[in-house]
Amino acid sequence: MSRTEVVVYENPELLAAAAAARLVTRIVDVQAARGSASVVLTGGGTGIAVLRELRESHARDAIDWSRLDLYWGDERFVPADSGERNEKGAREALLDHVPLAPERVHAMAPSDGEFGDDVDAAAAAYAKVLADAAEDGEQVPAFDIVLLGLGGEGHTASVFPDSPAVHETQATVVAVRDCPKPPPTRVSLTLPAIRRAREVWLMTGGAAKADAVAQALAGAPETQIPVSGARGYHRTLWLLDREAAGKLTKVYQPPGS
Ligand SMILES: O=C1O[C@H](COP(=O)(O)O)[C@@H](O)[C@H](O)[C@H]1O
Repeated sequence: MSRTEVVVYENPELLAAAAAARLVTRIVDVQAARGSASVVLTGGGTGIAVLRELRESHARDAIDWSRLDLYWGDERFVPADSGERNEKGAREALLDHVPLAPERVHAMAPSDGEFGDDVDAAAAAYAKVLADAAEDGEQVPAFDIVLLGLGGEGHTASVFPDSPAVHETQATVVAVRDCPKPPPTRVSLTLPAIRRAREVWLMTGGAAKADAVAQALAGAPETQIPVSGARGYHRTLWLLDREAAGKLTKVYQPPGS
C-alpha cells in the first residue's frame, strides 16, 4: 500500500536542512537492513541545496558512502564541464567531498562523452545501466529513494507536460528534445521507471511552484502535470516550504508553528 505524506517547512533553508537530515536517517536505516542503499539524485535549486546541507552535516559520517549507489533522474545533455550539468552541481555540492565508490556513481553521459552528440545513444546506454543493476526480470532497480524537484508548469525530472516523454509507457529512459526550459536537450527517467522506487521524495520551495504542487496533490492528470505521476511504490513524500504549499486546500502546519 503506497502512502502520500506532505511536510511543510517555514522556509527553503529549513526545508533543505530537514530533507538532508531525513536522507541521512533513511540511508543509514536501509544500509543497516539490506547492506547497501540506492538514491536517485535531482538537479535544481532545492535538490542541490539538500546535497550542500548534507555535506555540511556532521551526521553525514553515519552513512557508509562506499555502500551507496547513486543515479540521476535526469540530466542536461551538455558538455561535461558545463555548469548546467546536474552531475556537476551534485559533485560540487557533495559527491566530491565524501568517500563514494566511483563505480557506484552512475552518471548520465554528457554531449562530449562516449556517445558524442547522439542523445538517443546516451539514453539507451543509461537504460542498460539500470537494467544491469535491476533484479532478475526487471528493467529498473527498486531504488530506495528517488529525489525529485519540479517546475512551475508541473515537470519533474525532464518529463514535461504534453511531451513525448510523458506519454512513454515502455522505455525506462528517454532522450528529451525541445524542452520548454533550457537547455533543450536532455536525458530523463520516465514516470514508469520512477514508480519502481520504494520512496519518491518531491522537494521544492517558492511561490512559483504552488500551482503545480496543488494540482498534483489534487490528482491532476500526469499528461498535464507530470509530477502527478511521480509516486513511490511504498511512499511519496512531499517536502515543501510554506510558499510552495501556499495553494494547497488542506492545511499543513510547519513544524514548530
Ligand atoms: O531542469 C530541471 O528542473 C527541475 C526543477 O529545478 P528547480 O531549480 O526549479 O528546483 C529539476 O528537478 C531537474 O532535475 C532539472 O533538470
